[in-house]
Order: sequence, then C-alpha cells, then structure tokens
Amino acid sequence: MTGTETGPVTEVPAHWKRKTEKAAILADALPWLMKYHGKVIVVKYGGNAMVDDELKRAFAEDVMFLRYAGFRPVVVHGGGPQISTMLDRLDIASEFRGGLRVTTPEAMDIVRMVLVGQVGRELVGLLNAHGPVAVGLSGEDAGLFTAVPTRAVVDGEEVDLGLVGEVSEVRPEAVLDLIEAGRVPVVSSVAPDADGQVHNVNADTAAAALAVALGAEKLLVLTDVEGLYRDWPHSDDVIGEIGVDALEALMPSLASGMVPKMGACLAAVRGGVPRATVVDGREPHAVLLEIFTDEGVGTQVLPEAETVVRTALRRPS
Ligand SMILES: Nc1ncnc2c1ncn2[C@@H]1O[C@H](COP(=O)(O)OP(=O)(O)O)[C@@H](O)[C@H]1O
Ligand SMILES: CC(=O)N[C@@H](CCC(=O)OP(=O)(O)O)C(=O)O
Repeated sequence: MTGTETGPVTEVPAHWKRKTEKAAILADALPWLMKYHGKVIVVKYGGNAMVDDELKRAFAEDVMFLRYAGFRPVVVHGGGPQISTMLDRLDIASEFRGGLRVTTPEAMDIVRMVLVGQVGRELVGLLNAHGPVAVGLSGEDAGLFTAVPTRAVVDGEEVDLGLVGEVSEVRPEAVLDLIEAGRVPVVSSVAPDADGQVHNVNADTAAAALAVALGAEKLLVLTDVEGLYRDWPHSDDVIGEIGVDALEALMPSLASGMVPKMGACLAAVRGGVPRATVVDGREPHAVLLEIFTDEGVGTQVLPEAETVVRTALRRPS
C-alpha cells in the first residue's frame, strides 16, 4: 500500500444519511430564521386543525417552535364548530349570514363561554405543555378590542346580525407587554362596544385588526381547505398568489366563511401587513410548512402581485 490509498469505499450507513438530511433541512431554514427573527407573526387558528387531536398537538408544536426560534407568534383562535355544538346541545338556534353567525343575547353568552372558557383554555394548555409561556386573553382584557356592530349586506340587502361586531379600535399594549416578556398571547375574539356590551367578532376579522395594530410581518390563517379556490365549489384551481386589487374585485363572488376570511386578509395587507396567507390546517405542521418553505402553500395575499393559479393537490373534504 502507498501512503495515498484510502482502502475500499463503503456504503454510507442509512442512519448517517438520515442525519445529513436532517442537517440539510435545518440549514435550509436559515433564510427564514433570519427573515422572521424578532418579528411578530399573527396566526389565526381555526378549521379542522382545531377539532382533530393530532393536528391540535402539531399546531401547538409549530407555534412553540416559532417562539423558541426567536419569532414572536401571537395566536388568535376561532371556534365556530365548538360554538355550534354547544348551541345545538342547549337547543339554541343559530344561522350564518354572509359567513357570520347571527348572534342573539342568549347566543352571545354561549359564544363567550365557549371561546374564552373552553377553546382558549384548551389551546393555552396545549401550548404550555411545551413550556410555560402561553397566556390567554380576550378582546375584553386591558381594553384590547373595542367593537362596533357589523353592518352586513348580503345579496344587496342589509341584514341584522344581532350582537356581531367588528373591531373599531385596538389597544395592543397588553399583547405587546406579553410578547416583550417572551410570552405567547392567545386571543379570543369577543369584544365590548363603547358601552361595555360584548359582541361576537369573527376570529379572522379580529386577527387582521390585531396584526395591523401590532405591525405584524405576516398574518397566517389556518382553515379547512387548501386555500382560495378560483371557482368554488366546482374548480380544482387554487389561487396561489393574489394582489389586493384583484382580491377586492373577487370579493363579491365569494361565499360563506371565505367572505370574512379573505376580507380579513385584504384588510391586513391594506393596513400595512406585508403578507397574509390562508393555509390548509388539515396538513399536520401547516404553520412550519408555510413559513419554512418556498413552494406554493395555500393562498398568499400581497400588496401587489400577478394572480397565480395552481392545480389543487386535494379536493375539499
Ligand atoms: N372560493 C372558496 N375557496 C375555498 N373555500 C370556500 C370558497 N368559498 C366558500 N368556501 C368555504 O369556506 C370555508 C372556510 O371558511 P370557514 O368554514 O369559516 O373556515 P374556518 O372555520 O377555518 O374559519 C371552506 O371550508 C369552504 O366551505
Ligand atoms: C360573528 C361570527 O361568526 N363569529 C364566530 C366566532 C368564532 C370564529 O370565528 O370561529 P372560526 O374561525 O372557527 O370560524 C362564530 O360565532 O362562529
């Protein structure tokens, strides 16, 4: 043997390959870690990701990952299915108009109880399983939100939605204090009006108002479809990217829950949030996938963009 020979080449063991793949994945995350370090990301949690136990746990892991990676996640949660279940159980009728729940004073008590006392509490518990940082609050705490009644127009007619409100003012100090202390605020979307009467605020709408007030870098909205379908419910085409002007033109053609959702994305981006994305909460780790990959995930709303359409990966369930 001469001094330069290295001997027979052996196959790289599988466990070592897995390790190097893992290292490559972590290294790929570097640009996003740099981009969002110290930045506020408002995550609206809702849809299927909220009713499936495995998806719930994956969501909590994602948020805590962001927190420990040095981002500043703020969670705003929905709970429409849970509210409907409780109203049914108590035999209280409820209907949706233009994607919003007509809310009587009796229903309002249940909405508040379910969002603040049940869904918010459960979420705080899931997050705190990874470290004691999550703190729940609602629009009533420290004057976070002030609401005004929503004036909804459905099919050209103004409809009375009862105690449904939209956020007219945000005092973000309580949330900022929590973020500053390294906590993860978890916000329930009920809000008092100027007289203290509590209103039911759609959680997408509340998340957008908060994202604007916090100067968030991103609004990320989880839902139970792949994104905004171009021709719902007939189309296999998902809008991957859209600018605010094109989205505004599309708004009158949207139906049900997509009306407040895309309206919220529009309001967030018009209010200065650089991007708002709707992603499929049926995918485990949807939050990490959206933030740490370049590939088209969901529908991204930007201040200016050519509309990009792609073929859906899966049918709506
Ligand atoms: N163009 C569209 N693209 C995607 N979903 C749509 C569209 N129009 C209506 N929808 C409906 O909107 C729903 C999402 O709104 P919603 O149920 O309020 O979501 P979440 O519970 O996640 O807040 C979808 O499940 C779908 O039934
Ligand atoms: C006015 C209005 O419709 N409020 C919603 C609040 C919860 C919510 O927004 O939940 P999701 O995000 O799961 O839909 C409701 O009562 O269902």
